[in-house]
Amino acid sequence: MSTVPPALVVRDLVKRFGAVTAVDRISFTIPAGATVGLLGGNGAGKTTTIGMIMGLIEPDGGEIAVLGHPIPRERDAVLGRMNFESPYVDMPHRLTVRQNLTVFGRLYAVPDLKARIARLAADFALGDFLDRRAGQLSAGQKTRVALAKALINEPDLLLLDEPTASLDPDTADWVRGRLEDYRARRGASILLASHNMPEVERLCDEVVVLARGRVEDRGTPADLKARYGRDTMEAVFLDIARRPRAAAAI
Ligand SMILES: Nc1ncnc2c1ncn2[C@@H]1O[C@H](COP(=O)(O)OP(=O)(O)OP(=O)(O)O)[C@@H](O)[C@H]1O
Repeated sequence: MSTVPPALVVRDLVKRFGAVTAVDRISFTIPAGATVGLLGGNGAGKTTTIGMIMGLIEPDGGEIAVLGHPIPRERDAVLGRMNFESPYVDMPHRLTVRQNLTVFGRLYAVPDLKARIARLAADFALGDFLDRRAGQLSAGQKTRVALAKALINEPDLLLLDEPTASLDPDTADWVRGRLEDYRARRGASILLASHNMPEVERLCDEVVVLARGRVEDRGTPADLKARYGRDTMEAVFLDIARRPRAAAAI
């Protein structure tokens, strides 16, 4: 039996915003080294879930354990081993890309920071705008900087919120390759919120499908396709999204 704890355990997680229950008792696990997709239509609760795992949003109930450590009680033990990318969390606009990466690298006490930034700049092709202010970048350039920032501390658990949403197809494909390289090199675990079903099929070992804050279904992409009698995750997603709610909860 493996002694390596799961990268992430979420149990009965709840978040309410006034009358809206954004996350309604969801549970899932990311085994060490696995990539799990968090799927669901707009407003399903994906970003709120990631926010709670990162400690940016306080849950109303449930438990979270990152790399074997309960959060928030033992957050200090794992903060340096996790990181995230989200289009909703902006970087200081007046700092250049290099300055931003330097600030984040220092926060994580990254050794040999200059070399690390040079490596990330090469990996994510940031060279043309490394010394430009973050506020002057295009959406796609910002996303690549956000991914570089997310990998600056070589996290064991990486939380990605629609990492290719603003990228052109060529760049998106290339970024997926970078994520695959990183995962293979580091043995990292990834939680990937995405609306891009080919991306999910390519990267995810397992998916959790949310609707209105609840887990609607889960499984490997192959299992789900077989179970729904579909050839693609896109078709599975549409089947789940369009089925009558009352029959759905598991
Ligand atoms: N700060 C907030 N205050 C009030 N309601 C919120 C807040 N944040 C999220 N919500 C609500 O919680 C629900 C879940 O939102 P969330 O952003 O987690 O969904 P999502 O699955 O990430 O959606 P999308 O695919 O559109 O990004 C939505 O109904 C949203 O309107």
